Parts: sequence; structure tokens; C-alpha cells
Amino acid sequence: MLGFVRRIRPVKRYIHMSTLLLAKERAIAVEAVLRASKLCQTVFQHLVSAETISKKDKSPVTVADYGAQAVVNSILHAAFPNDPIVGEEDSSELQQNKATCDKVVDLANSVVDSPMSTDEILKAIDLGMYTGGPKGRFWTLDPIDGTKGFLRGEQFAVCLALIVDGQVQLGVLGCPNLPVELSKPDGERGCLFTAVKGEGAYMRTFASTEERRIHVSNTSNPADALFCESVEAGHSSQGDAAKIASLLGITKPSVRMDSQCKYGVLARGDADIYLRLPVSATYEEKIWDHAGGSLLVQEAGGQTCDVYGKPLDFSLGRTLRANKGVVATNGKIHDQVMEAVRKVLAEKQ
Ligand SMILES: Nc1ncnc2c1ncn2[C@@H]1O[C@H](COP(=O)(O)O)[C@@H](O)[C@H]1OP(=O)(O)O
Ligand SMILES: [Mg+2]
Ligand SMILES: [Mg+2]
Ligand SMILES: [Mg+2]
Repeated sequence: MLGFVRRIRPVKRYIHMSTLLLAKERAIAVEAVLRASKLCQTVFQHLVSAETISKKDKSPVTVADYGAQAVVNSILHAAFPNDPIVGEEDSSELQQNKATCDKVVDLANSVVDSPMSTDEILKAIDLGMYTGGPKGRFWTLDPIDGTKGFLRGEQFAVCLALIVDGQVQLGVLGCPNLPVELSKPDGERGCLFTAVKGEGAYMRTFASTEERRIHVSNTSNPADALFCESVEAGHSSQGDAAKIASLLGITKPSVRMDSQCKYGVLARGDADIYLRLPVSATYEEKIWDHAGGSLLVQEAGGQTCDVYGKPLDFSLGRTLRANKGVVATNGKIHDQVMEAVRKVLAEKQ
């Protein structure tokens, strides 16, 4: 029994009034994601420098990854002590590096109500070692999704989802650098997306607790569609995406963005298609990279599946091992997009 988490005071609730299902889970998840997002912003302001980026030094993001996982896991565990967590990180490497560990402890303690010891923080991180699977309920966490975007000062997300009997029931994405209006990149930033299965998708800014319901776009002619893709060529085959765009008659250049922020942008109607096309035969997508985002798009009226049209299967452990890649659309052009995906993949056989 981890006694330390009892010392964390109950968190403030920000519940959308119409939410009946999973109201406590939603409120706790939102609070945990906001606190972890704050930690990431602090790390960026204090630890990321031009030198870090030029030397490709990943240590700031490492500190933020561990710190954010400690914060989210400890808040979840205090509220739901019986819920297991599938988290991306574990503490084994951190335990070998005292200097990094000390930074993680200071950072995590700067955003929780009651300070935790080093040992408590390491234990909180390792609450994330659950294997997942088909039965019961568990959380899945990506403390920083889009580590490269984080280091560039661009897009990253803190991603948390609740899975019950293999189905994603709740997703919360904190996107600290995402412009509230994509067309105003110099305007307000910081968006929090929330979806509960069957209850729609919502967005609020970091600065306000007011939520608004969001919907995917109405684009019904595939030629008018706007693609949203990874920045990293190694995460999705950009050559195949270009061929699919050409088959669909799309001429607009893609919006390139790191992390699950892409799902948020699609869910609020700023883009029409998000493709993650396999680059290797062996890579298995991780459940924490897609659970919250895929529910968000579905609840906003869109559709998600893998490149073969199979539903994403979150019941098989830590990865989506029965799936290859991801296709997410506004729904209205899903069939045409899937036809183009099939053609392009068939040409490669
Ligand atoms: N080889 C890979 N193929 C696909 N995704 C990957 C690969 N390596 C890491 N990722 C994960 O892809 C996500 C971001 O990719 P993108 O920005 O292209 O959508 C992150 O979850 C990243 O991990 P991480 O969470 O550690 O950043
Ligand atoms: Mg990730
Ligand atoms: Mg990550
Ligand atoms: Mg990672």
C-alpha cells in the first residue's frame, strides 16, 4: 500500500455540468493533466536552451517525462487506489542518475499540494508498469507525447485515458503550446481536450475553465481536405501520404505537427484527415499514443481505424499489436480516404 498518496489533498473539480458518467474520473484526470502540463512548461522555461537543442541533448525532456508521470500517477492513485496504470516511463534509468532524479523530485513537488520524498516519487512513476489487457479498468498515460516537439518549443501533449474492458471511456489531452485558434499562431496558446464515451468532445483553454463542445469539420469533398501529419518522417510514411493526397485530388499542403495535438486539431475541425502510415513492418503503436485522441475524434463526430479499416484494439496490452498505422478523419470523407489508403498500400505489395 502506498501511504504517501493519501497526503495529496483532494483536487479542485472542473466538471462540465452535463457530464453524468465518470464525473469524478474526468475531474481528476483534468486536474492531473493540467498540473503535469504546468510542470512541462516550467521545464521548458528553465531547462531548455539553444544549446540543449543544438547538442540534441534530451535531458530536459527526460526530466519532464518522469516528473509529469510522477505527478499524474500520484494524483490518480490518491483518487482511485485500485486502478492500475499503463504509463510510458519507468524509473529504472532514473534510479542510476542522482542529479536527474533530484531535478525530477523538485519539479514534481513544485506542482503537487504535499511534497513527496524521492522514494515516493520513484514509486509513483512505477505505478505505470501495468501490462494492460482485455479485462477491468486501467488508465494509460503518455506524460509527454511528442518529445521532439517539446524540445523545439512546438507541439506536445500530456495524454491520459481510461480504458474499461478494452474500450476507451475517457480521454484528456493537455496541449500547452497549441494555439486556441490555429489561424492565429501568435495568439493565445494552451488547449485542454476532454471526451467521455457517448457524451461528446469538449475543449477549454488553459486560462479558463469554460468548456465548449467541439465537432469535426463538414468537409465532404475529399479534394478540399486538409491533412494533418507528423513532423517526424520516421513516424509515418510521408511519401505514401503524398500519394494518397494526390489520389484524393488534395492540393493544399499538409499541416505538420508533433504529438496527439493532431487528434485535437482534427476533432475541432481545423483539419480533415490524420494519417499515420506504417514506416516499418515491426513497429507497434503504443496504446498511450492513441487512446485519448481516438476517443476525442470519435466523440467529435469523426472516425478512426487502422490502415486496413480495423478498429483500434486497446485490449491487447501495452501496444496496438493487432493494428497497423492509424487513419482518422472527419467521418464524411472516411470511405474515400480508406479507398485511397488501400490503393497506395496495395501498390507496395
Ligand atoms: N518509430 C516510431 N514510429 C511511430 N511513432 C513513434 C516512433 N518512435 C516514437 N514514436 C512516438 O510517436 C509519437 C509522436 O509522434 P508524432 O509527433 O510523429 O505523432 C510519440 O508518441 C513518440 O513517442 P514519445 O511519446 O516518446 O514522443
Ligand atoms: Mg507518445
Ligand atoms: Mg512520451
Ligand atoms: Mg518516449
